[in-house]
Amino acid sequence: IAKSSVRRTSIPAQPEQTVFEERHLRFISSLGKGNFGSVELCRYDPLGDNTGELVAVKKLQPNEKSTLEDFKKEVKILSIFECEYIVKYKGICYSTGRLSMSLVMEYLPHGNLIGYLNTYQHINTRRMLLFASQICKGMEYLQSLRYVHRDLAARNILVASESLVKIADFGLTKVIPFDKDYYRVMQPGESPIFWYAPESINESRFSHKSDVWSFGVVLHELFSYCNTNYNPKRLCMQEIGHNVHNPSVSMHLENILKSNWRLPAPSNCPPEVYGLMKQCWAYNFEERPCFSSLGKQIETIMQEERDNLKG
Ligand SMILES: Cc1cnc(Nc2cc(F)c(C3CCN(C)CC3)c(F)c2)nc1Nc1ccc(F)c(N2CCCS2(=O)=O)c1
Repeated sequence: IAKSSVRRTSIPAQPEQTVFEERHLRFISSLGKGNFGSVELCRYDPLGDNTGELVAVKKLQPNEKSTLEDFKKEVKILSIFECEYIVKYKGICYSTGRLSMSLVMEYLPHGNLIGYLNTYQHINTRRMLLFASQICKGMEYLQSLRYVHRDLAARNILVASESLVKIADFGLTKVIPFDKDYYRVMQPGESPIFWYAPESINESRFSHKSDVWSFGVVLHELFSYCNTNYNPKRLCMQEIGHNVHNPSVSMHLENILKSNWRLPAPSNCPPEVYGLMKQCWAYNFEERPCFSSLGKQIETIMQEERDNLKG
């Protein structure tokens, strides 16, 4: 048939596909590596003409047998979530040879909050509060499904655009059993204790209220522009004394928190925002606000910022 006579029919839009063929996943660059595995930027290009979409592919480190189960749980958890403030699940890719699988997610071009805030230092209070309210809404959504994140930190918040951030990395996320309001972890593993609530440090007890404590630490990171000189670990170690080393760091951290030391207010941080952080860092988890109350307080501060700007 002469070329001109072939009507170019538009290819029906692919349904949200969940299985990606490895041979069409073109590696572009590595986005990050860690004990969690590795995340790569790939183009899923079945037509082979570079028109395919960019995706972030999380690969399990091979021969980590025990974590294959954890990885499958993480995939299952992410595939359930439907929230604009949580990184989107796209599907999975079975790699035949290595008998393992990869998690395919939407690609967010600006990386995590730490890199973004170190690059763009001019971000104003209103923008910070917008990010904070989005993280808060993402956490409210998680709580509505009885999930505790357990690793809420700026490094796990991804930037989709200059006005949208999303929660990522559900490797440590657990569901709270129906008959309890907390989750107890047996093997604390590599714990980011400087983001942990006292009861998580002490008793490996995790709940929505321990996520609220970590949210307060994320607020501190946000308003410190994720400046490494003032990151939570460095500020806590300054207070504890640098000559203290594991495993007694958590004991010293627990002591200073019990004697009411808290991360200091970041410079230029509005007093009402530092007040929010202090609420999140109530020693007794019952006195901490819930995410919906935090969300409302953030909206109020944002409105006051708008009124102030109008002068
Ligand atoms: C799901 C997802 C979607 N989009 C993106 N975009 C993205 C875009 C980027 F330019 C970067 C960086 C920016 C800075 N330059 C120097 C290197 C590339 C980047 F790091 C990420 N990343 C995703 N995941 C991801 C990637 C990488 C990760 F280390 C971790 N994690 C680490 C702690 C647990 S973690 O799994 O959260 C998750």
